[in-house]
Amino acid sequence: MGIDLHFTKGQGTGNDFVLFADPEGENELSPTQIRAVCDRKFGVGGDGLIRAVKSNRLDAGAVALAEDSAAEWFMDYWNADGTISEMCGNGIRVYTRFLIDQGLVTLEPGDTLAIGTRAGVRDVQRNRTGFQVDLGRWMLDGGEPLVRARNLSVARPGLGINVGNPHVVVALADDEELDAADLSYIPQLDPEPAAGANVEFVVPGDPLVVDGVGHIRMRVHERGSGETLSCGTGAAAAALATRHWAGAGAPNQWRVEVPGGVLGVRMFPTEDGEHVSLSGPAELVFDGVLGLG
Ligand SMILES: N[C@@H](CCC[C@H](N)C(=O)O)C(=O)O
Repeated sequence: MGIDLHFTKGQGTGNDFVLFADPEGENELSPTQIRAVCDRKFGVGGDGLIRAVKSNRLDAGAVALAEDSAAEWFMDYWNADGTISEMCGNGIRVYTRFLIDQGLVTLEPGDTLAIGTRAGVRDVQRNRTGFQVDLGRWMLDGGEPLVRARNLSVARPGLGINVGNPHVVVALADDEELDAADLSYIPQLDPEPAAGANVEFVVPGDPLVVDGVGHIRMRVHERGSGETLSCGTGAAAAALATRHWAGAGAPNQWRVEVPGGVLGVRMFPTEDGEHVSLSGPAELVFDGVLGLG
């Protein structure tokens, strides 16, 4: 039987999502339906789809991910191709804006909201212009696979980084090389990670550091979505990789320019190791109803 999907379209630095509220967990969509919703020609169009569901309505396995419902709301995130991801840095900010807009939570500037994700509970703080999310403890993970992309003359060594979801970051020489890379094809990784990866191509600013803040430009090919205008967790991974390559004395605060805008990344110590946070805008664009077969 078909359903009418009451959705909201949202975006954060041009990374766009279709969101809908399903508090009681009664309307889980199939991968086929998700692909139809995210289709830019036949559906609403989006890099991903987010279902707002209460953590206590998830099945037992997923509740463990929401860490015993420390978070009332769970971000059920799906890529445009109908695959799941553990985490989405732009998506969780847009999701928070959506929960506020729907009257499902109250969050004043300065307040923090815990949200369940497949990567665990993440704290999102509202600030004057947008939101900041603590992405948790990051890890060097995935080695240094060789990366090949169309229009790059030779394969480059990447750096595997996990910020809840998997990334491989590649440094390019300059803006010209970054602009020329053809990311309409999936970059080839050697070895190929079993779960795939989001691949970020990065150029250091010149100078790299201005007033204690590191500057980079980035383009991304997202697992399950293709090239997007921005990837929040990708921006965090790109800043972490650049700091790693820059060595001792590199800053813990970064400005990441993506095709869709600018994101802020900060690394900070905690009792359970170094965390990385992401800040940026989150906007809702329009609401609608889509009939789904
Ligand atoms: N755009 C997101 C990441 C979305 C998930 C990603 N494609 C994956 O499969 O891990 C972000 O802003 O972090």
